[in-house]
Amino acid sequence: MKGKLVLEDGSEFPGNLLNGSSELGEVVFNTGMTGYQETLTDPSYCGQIITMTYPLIGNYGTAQAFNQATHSYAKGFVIGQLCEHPGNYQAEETLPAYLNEQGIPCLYDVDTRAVTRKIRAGGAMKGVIVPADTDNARVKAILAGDVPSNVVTAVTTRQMYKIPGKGPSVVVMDFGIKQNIVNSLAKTGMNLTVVPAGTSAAAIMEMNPDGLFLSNGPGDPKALPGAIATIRELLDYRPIFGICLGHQLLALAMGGNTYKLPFGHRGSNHPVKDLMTGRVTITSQNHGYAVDEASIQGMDVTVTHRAVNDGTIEGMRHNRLPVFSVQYHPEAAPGPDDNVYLFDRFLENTKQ
Ligand SMILES: NC(=O)CC[C@H](N)C(=O)O
Repeated sequence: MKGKLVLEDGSEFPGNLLNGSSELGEVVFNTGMTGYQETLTDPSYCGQIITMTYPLIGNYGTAQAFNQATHSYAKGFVIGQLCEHPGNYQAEETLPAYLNEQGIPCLYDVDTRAVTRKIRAGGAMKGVIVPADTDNARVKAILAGDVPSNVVTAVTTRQMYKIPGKGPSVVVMDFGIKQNIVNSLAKTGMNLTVVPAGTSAAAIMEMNPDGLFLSNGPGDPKALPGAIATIRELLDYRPIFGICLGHQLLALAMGGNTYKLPFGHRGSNHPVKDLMTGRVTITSQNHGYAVDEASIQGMDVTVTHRAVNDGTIEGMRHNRLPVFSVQYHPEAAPGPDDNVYLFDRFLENTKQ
């Protein structure tokens, strides 16, 4: 079936449609050459329509082990060539079969470079995937809707759960945590208690953990005033490590500010400079917001990492407290594992 992606500025991108129309979503682009399955299942993409800039998607199929959540929360997938005949020993299913099973609307055979250039020039936009013959007035009505800014309630765990370990005990605040962050924390031997996003500071202190971890998650960090207040109460309580949304919430809790980037950083090939060592590593990223540099000036905080492409903040640490965070994804999945050492740094902090 023929379909199209329509953006809120009226631009249209034709393609072939799998699994019907999407709902309204924020259209974002991901520059990774691989990692489509992890991207589709990363809960931080909740509510978004993902365009992959790499032209061939699906060539190594899909496998259960790569899922970052039990299912995808993305609204849609926009790609160039959709490969139906994967060649990889790990492949359990083809990508079209996987998309079908998950019910993810996919527009393929699209000029994704044109979509990306549009977003890069015009900034993040709302969009929708529809059959090619959809009535214009109907598309306009859909595009006039709002994309919700707080989607954490849709992705956080409903119930607290434990992943036992022999090491220090850590409370993990789940704002939409990726499976490989859970795995990377568990690999250090820490004794994990994963709690819903709405858990209060008092309830966390009652658990008397050795450390607090703040997860990644979808949406605007400022849409979570409850979580910000909770983290503020816990700032000088125990060592803290935050990743992505966790990093942004930490900055807000410390009195800083965040803002929306023009088109975000998404992909597994984003260079970041560690300002402490001068080394540049290639990182996995998925964020549309960033910490405002001016807002943390004069605070007891040091910027530790910077994005090489646009100079924005990619990491920070508190000057006196064992509290640090990164905007990028050290757990990779997808991407290089140059930065997994940060999980050990957190482990060391929790032992002290
Ligand atoms: N991966 C994340 O945690 C994303 C954080 C936030 N939702 C952003 O887009 O900036």
